[in-house]
Amino acid sequence: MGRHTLPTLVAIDGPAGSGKSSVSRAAARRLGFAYLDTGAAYRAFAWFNIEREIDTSDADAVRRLLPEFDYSIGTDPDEYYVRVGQTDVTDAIRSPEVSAAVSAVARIPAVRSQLTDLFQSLATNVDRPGVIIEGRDITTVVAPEAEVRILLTASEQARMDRRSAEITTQSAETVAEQLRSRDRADSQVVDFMSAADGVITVDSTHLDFEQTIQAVIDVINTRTKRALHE
Ligand SMILES: Nc1ncnc2c1ncn2[C@@H]1O[C@H](COP(=O)(O)OP(=O)(O)O)[C@@H](O)[C@H]1O
Ligand SMILES: Nc1ccn([C@@H]2O[C@H](COP(=O)(O)OP(=O)(O)O)[C@@H](O)[C@H]2O)c(=O)n1
Repeated sequence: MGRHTLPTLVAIDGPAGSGKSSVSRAAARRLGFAYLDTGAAYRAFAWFNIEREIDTSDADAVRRLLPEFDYSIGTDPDEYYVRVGQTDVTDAIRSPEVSAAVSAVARIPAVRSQLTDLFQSLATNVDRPGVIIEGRDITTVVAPEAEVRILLTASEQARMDRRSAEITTQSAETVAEQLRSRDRADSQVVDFMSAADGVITVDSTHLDFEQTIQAVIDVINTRTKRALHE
């Protein structure tokens, strides 16, 4: 496939546990699109800070680590991996320690701007006809010009239930409290709870996984067909 035309961009934002990663990946697989998980980069950078024993409340120290952050991610939905240098951190970045540290590094403007540049370059260089990019500020900052922009939401209860079904090493109460406090911290930096102008909301509270994938694919198909006729 040539690189002559830019891929169709699909931007998806939403709070923790709304289904962004799993739904985006499944939708990308069905559409033959690439998939870019931006949260993984913030998590990997948090992991790298922990690895180097940086105090993540010290913004200067965190910033100084940025030039050394050698990050790579798989954008093929069937070959997902996350690496820092030669180390595979695909599983390590999901640990409670990383989840607890990630908001502190993500609120530093220099971190956001370096990662935003990286996401824009990764997204335009995929060898697929389109790419689904998911995170918190994709519809507003990373790809505000995307052909398709979606806010994927679900009630707080549904999000907590889904995440605690996934994480069996901690109690449901602990998982819920950690998710709530991360959303609180993150929403001070980016508004991902309300849809910006032109962003379509998909509420998955009463949809099962399959119905949510279908709802997202329907929005993508409707929007891209419309774009072709405009
Ligand atoms: N509509 C849905 N109904 C039930 N479970 C879902 C639905 N969407 C996603 N899930 C599940 O919820 C969990 C959290 O989804 P995930 O994609 O990790 O969310 P996010 O990336 O927004 O944090 C996963 O286990 C996923 O399989
Ligand atoms: N575009 C993005 C994506 C993630 N993040 C940060 O990265 C963290 C992890 O994102 P994630 O998407 O993996 O989190 P989950 O919703 O999957 O739990 C978030 O809690 C934010 O602090 C961000 O600031 N901007």
